[in-house]
Amino acid sequence: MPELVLELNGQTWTLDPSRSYTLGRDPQGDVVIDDARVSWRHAVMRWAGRSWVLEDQGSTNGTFVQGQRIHQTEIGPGSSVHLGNATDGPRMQLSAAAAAGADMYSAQTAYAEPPRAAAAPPQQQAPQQAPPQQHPAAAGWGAPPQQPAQQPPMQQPPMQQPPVQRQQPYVPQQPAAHQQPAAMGGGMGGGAPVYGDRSPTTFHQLNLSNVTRIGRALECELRVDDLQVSRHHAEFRATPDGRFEIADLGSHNGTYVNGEQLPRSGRRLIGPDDIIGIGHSTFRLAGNRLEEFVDTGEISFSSRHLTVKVGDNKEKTILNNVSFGVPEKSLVAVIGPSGSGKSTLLKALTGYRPADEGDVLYDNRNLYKQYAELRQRIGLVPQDDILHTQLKVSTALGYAAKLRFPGDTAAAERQARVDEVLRELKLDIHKDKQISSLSGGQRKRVSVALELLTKPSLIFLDEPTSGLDPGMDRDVMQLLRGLADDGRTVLVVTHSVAELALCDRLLVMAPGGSVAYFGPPEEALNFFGYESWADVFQAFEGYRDYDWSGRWHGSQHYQMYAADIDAVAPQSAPVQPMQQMRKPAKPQGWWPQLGTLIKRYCSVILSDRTFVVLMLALPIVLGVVSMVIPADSGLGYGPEKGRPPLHNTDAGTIMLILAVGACFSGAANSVRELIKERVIYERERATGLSRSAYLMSKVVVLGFITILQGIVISAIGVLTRDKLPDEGLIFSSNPEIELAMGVTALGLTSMMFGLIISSLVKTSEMTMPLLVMFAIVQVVFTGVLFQIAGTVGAEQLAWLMPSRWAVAAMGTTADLNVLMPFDGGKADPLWAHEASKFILDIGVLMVMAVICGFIVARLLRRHEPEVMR
Ligand SMILES: Nc1ncnc2c1ncn2[C@@H]1O[C@H](COP(=O)(O)OP(=O)(O)OP(=O)(O)O)[C@@H](O)[C@H]1O
Repeated sequence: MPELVLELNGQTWTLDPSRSYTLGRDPQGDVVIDDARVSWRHAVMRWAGRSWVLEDQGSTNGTFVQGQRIHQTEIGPGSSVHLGNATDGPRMQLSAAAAAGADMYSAQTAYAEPPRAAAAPPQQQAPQQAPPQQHPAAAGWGAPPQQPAQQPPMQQPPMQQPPVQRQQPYVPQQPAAHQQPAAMGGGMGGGAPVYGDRSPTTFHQLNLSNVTRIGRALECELRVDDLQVSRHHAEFRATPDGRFEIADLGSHNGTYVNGEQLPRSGRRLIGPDDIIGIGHSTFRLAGNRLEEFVDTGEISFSSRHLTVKVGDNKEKTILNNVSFGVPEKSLVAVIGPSGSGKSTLLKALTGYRPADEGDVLYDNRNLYKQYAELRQRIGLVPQDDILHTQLKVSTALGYAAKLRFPGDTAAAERQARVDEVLRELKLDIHKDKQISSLSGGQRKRVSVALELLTKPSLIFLDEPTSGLDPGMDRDVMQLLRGLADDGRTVLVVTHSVAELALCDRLLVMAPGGSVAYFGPPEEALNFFGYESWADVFQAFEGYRDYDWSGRWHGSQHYQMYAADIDAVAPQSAPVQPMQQMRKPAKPQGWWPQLGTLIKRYCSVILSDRTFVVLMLALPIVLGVVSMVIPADSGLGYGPEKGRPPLHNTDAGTIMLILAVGACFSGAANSVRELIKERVIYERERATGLSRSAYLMSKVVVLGFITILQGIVISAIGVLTRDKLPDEGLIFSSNPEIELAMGVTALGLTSMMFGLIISSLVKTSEMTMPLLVMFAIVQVVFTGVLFQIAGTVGAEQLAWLMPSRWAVAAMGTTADLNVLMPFDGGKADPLWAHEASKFILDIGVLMVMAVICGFIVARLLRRHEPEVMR
């Protein structure tokens, strides 16, 4: 019999090939190793027919054979294995068992003689720690009104006994086939090395006398086939003193040394301890060789002691010491009652709103400290669509690819990636359909497709199945299962509990933002002692003050699934303030971004026929309405019936109506434009979108539309009048141009006010009342309804009103002081028939528009991930 003797910490076990042995901290395991670096279920040893096999069970800190981290390896007599640390972790020495007769000896002395103990099956080794627990429903959970809310839902303090009601001793369940985690590459807990201890994907020989260029271009010595990498991205240079430096070649997505971005075209000396990040690859020097590690998506992920506090003095904790970790290829679901901190957790995990305490580890690298580099490997699908639903699927993805890939990617390269993603998500048959015409599930697929463009290793989804019917719910969850199986880590926040079984791990958040459970989804209800999630959530609601977190921390599940991560002390100092971090690189320059955004915006507008028709109809209607006003002298000097010569108050009324039209059309153009795509903006901003380019694209497109509308309103409202002012102040023979300038400038400024409203409001519905309010206020302050000049208070307030300056600009040309003098009042200085006053009036309008632009930019910041502010 090929028995093997395992020696560890002075104890020996004779391993019987007819069964397998579990190694770890679990006291019910076969070989119990009491060392914090060893996971609860660390590894398994079994006879595989020809040889003994050691298989890591997704341990946190890894299993090492001859210094190499292994997932599964053959071992035999003479092998030496370290657990938890390659050098000083607990060491197991293997040797051959003594010859035939000794077999009996070892089997018989397994328990009797401690130094030579054969491992017992779990049931034999440890008695059950606590008596079976009364079902909480029987203990009063099912009838909350009969119990005071503060009273814990169990009859016995849950901290002192396993919380789960069990008739059998607890035996950890084997993960289902799809849940079998692969080795946890980077490790998650422990001492947090700078980089996960994976084996290099490739080795490259560095050129000692020359440079080694890295990039996508064929001529690069080190070619990287990754669209996140520029054609000529960076180069390794040998220095005269035999060292190496890395130099950025003006790359779009940046070159990173230990997670910190090199200045564009900057360089830095590097040593063997430095990690150079370029696209999905990381490089490390090993002598004259370069080790390349390619992030293919199989990464571990963990959260340690994440805590978020709010309030002026950070007095309220809304996320409380959340720790969990998952190995690569995992699908994790996060559920919890409303207000339990799911969104806060998601923001903390993605770096959108970093936690005040604690870390997020991406394959053992600190996400907050290396955000600039690692954010490119994270995809986030918010609850709302992150695509313009008016566009066709392929068009929308095309624009997204243009914004997210480096400026030097060819259209064909981007299209190839879009097609690849469409095929992967089975969307190719829908690619020519408008996104809004797709079903809810298909739309979610399109949002996922967008995030997959850049090949993220870690994908977060916020309530992807909300509003979907059960069939689509399953469809989306199966899609996520597939994404994880294909080598990604996927975390989904959900309200839907129907398809939780598809996940590898379930995180249940309790009121107050702490963890109530983390572990396999199939064991969760049993853990809580309920039969349905509705009961669990009702219990959360009924016992809000109960220490759910304490119950979790006292459980065996905690020991199995989170204690490793929790073992590392929380950071005493808050994580690095985000403002000190370098802003992430932008894949595209400002001008190319502006060009793409303008094109996309035009496509969106043109694909919305109703909007186009309204935009054309609005100025026509407004212009025509002004024609209804009877005015014998048009916009020129009187005589007016029953009035002295030259007076023409009708001109003032016409100007008032034209001004109102310009205000309405300008503000109406823009008032919904920011709020309706706020989620898209927030997401794109995190991927490197420039705020000013985004704002400018709105100003350019909406400005063009508003100018056109202003011209149409003026053409109809002014040119149809029999009489116009005798002469212009600047364009002397074309006073109508000056009148049109007043109307158009007012439209532009109103459009900018509309953008302010749009960036202020929380919902689209709030924009309409504000738009009406804005327009009515403008009517009052035109200066035509009552005399503003000289009226203390009103005059000063009117300085802030664009309509005041616009009517004044028209008034200078038309000589409004003469056309409509107020009874006993003095002339309005802003209406003086002088070119300088016309320039002043138009100038103030333009300055107002620019100030509005700055205000909008400030307001937009509020809707951005913290790191981009
Ligand atoms: N900036 C803030 N200031 C004060 N309280 C906040 C802030 N952000 C969130 N909260 C509070 O923190 C708690 C958790 O909020 P969060 O949005 O994360 O919960 P949730 O589980 O995502 O809820 P839901 O399922 O309803 O979306 C809530 O009680 C919320 O009111």
